[in-house]
Amino acid sequence: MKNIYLIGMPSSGKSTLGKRIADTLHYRFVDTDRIIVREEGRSIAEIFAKSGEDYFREAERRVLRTIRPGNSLVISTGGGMPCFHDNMTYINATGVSIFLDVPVDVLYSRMLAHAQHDRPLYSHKDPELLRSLQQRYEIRFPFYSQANVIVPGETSEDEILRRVGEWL
Ligand SMILES: Nc1ncnc2c1ncn2[C@@H]1O[C@H](COP(=O)(O)OP(=O)(O)OP(=O)(O)O)[C@@H](O)[C@H]1O
Ligand SMILES: O=C(O)C1=C[C@@H](O)[C@@H](O)[C@H](O)C1
Ligand SMILES: [Mg+2]
Repeated sequence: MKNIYLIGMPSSGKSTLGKRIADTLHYRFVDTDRIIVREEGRSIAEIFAKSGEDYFREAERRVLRTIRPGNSLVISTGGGMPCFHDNMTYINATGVSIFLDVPVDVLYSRMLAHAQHDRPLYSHKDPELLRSLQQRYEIRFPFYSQANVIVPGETSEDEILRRVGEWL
């Protein structure tokens, strides 16, 4: 059965929705950030601080390439993964990609409400967070929009679950 990739900015709902889709379809749910943390034995913040972003992007590239078509996985990808190397091409060759296109002001509110410490590129203490989210979204949009399906931010989870069968 085809893999399903959820792509989008941090806090766009990839994990929340991904787990629900996996439960519904009886697929396995995986999160590429968690795989990397497990393999490295350290947090993403530590990886960025000690080994740099390029190292992290290479780890993402490698993890992604362990996925084969027909693995029956729901994959929550790291927020930046689609935008590095030729990952978007690999994603679309090995599954159906779904971009959760949530407006930046909504992402911002979610980030402030659920402050996380393992997000080196998005410190909730950064007074420029909203602006940097906007900039990053604009840079990434051309990659994210290569997804097979673009889900507008206002779409309910139930609606997405209803339609996922069509997209497969
Ligand atoms: N459709 C939604 N409506 C309202 N809140 C939501 C929705 N989807 C997710 N959230 C909330 O937004 C926050 C981020 O969601 P989630 O962790 O699923 O996003 P993510 O894309 O996996 O983010 P990350 O990049 O941190 O892994 C969570 O607190 C979640 O409860
Ligand atoms: O948007 C990003 O570039 C990132 C998002 C997270 O999922 C992690 O993959 C990491 O913090 C980088
Ligand atoms: Mg997540």
